[in-house]
Amino acid sequence: MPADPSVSIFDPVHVGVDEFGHPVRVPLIYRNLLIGGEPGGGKSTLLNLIVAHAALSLDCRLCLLDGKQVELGQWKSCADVFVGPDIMHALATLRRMQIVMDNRYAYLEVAGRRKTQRDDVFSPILVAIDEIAYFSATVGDKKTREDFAGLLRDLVARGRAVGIIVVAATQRPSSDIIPTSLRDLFAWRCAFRCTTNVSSDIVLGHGWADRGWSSNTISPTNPGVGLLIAEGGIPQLIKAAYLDDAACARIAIHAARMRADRKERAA
Ligand SMILES: Nc1ncnc2c1ncn2[C@@H]1O[C@H](COP(=O)(O)OP(=O)(O)OP(=O)(O)O)[C@@H](O)[C@H]1O
Repeated sequence: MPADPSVSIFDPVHVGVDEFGHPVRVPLIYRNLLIGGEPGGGKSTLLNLIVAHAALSLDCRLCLLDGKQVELGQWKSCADVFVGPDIMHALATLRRMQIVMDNRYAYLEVAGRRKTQRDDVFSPILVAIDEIAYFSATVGDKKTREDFAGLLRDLVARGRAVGIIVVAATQRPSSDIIPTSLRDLFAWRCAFRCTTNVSSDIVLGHGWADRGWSSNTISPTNPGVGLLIAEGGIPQLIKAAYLDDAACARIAIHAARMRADRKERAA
């Protein structure tokens, strides 16, 4: 019995609760999200929540890049593309995404529209990356890393209107990995515990630590707590909802089954 899709990528994603216990939901369509923080802070937890929502949204396609393979590996069966620790595959994938993006803009131009909408002829695509620094600063040579950083920047800068949503995580919130010009392209930013005020500011935006908002003040014994900021807003303390491995696996199986059923019905 095929399950009906119950969520859409056009719906806000439930990411956790605020300090008053109220649910926090993040609209991701037409936006991107940057996640930073020290190892163990909760980045993958948030990334997995978003990928789970996207996987259950039959109106969204998934493109996953994970140098460690295990952070997003459970969603492989739901993804159009899964890139492991292979910089050439990562580059080829982002180049393809760039072509898709250009073609979508060409379509919108002909259609006389400025952005994609629900039930459009093409589906939104979630591009989830864990971890940016692996591809932009660790593997490959200088040229391939620069190519990766350039392609990522272009997708983040231009993908929003055509439904390409980039959610990227890094445990190295430093200015070489996230230059201000890239950070400012992300409408949503979430800083889990950072080791310094400077690295917290690199994720949230310059000056927030001086105004009392630094993820350096988050206790290392409280993983999943982070500061979330939206374009033009002020940081908000959140505790991310937690999906353990078993829950992710169950959701991934269900989502993959729904996707396979839909494909069968369409054939
Ligand atoms: N919201 C949460 N509630 C409870 N525990 C959490 C939460 N978020 C994270 N944790 C705990 O913290 C651990 C580390 O979280 P997570 O893997 O998301 O961190 P990370 O920042 O991605 O680390 P790394 O950079 O090493 O990948 C989890 O395995 C879990 O035990």
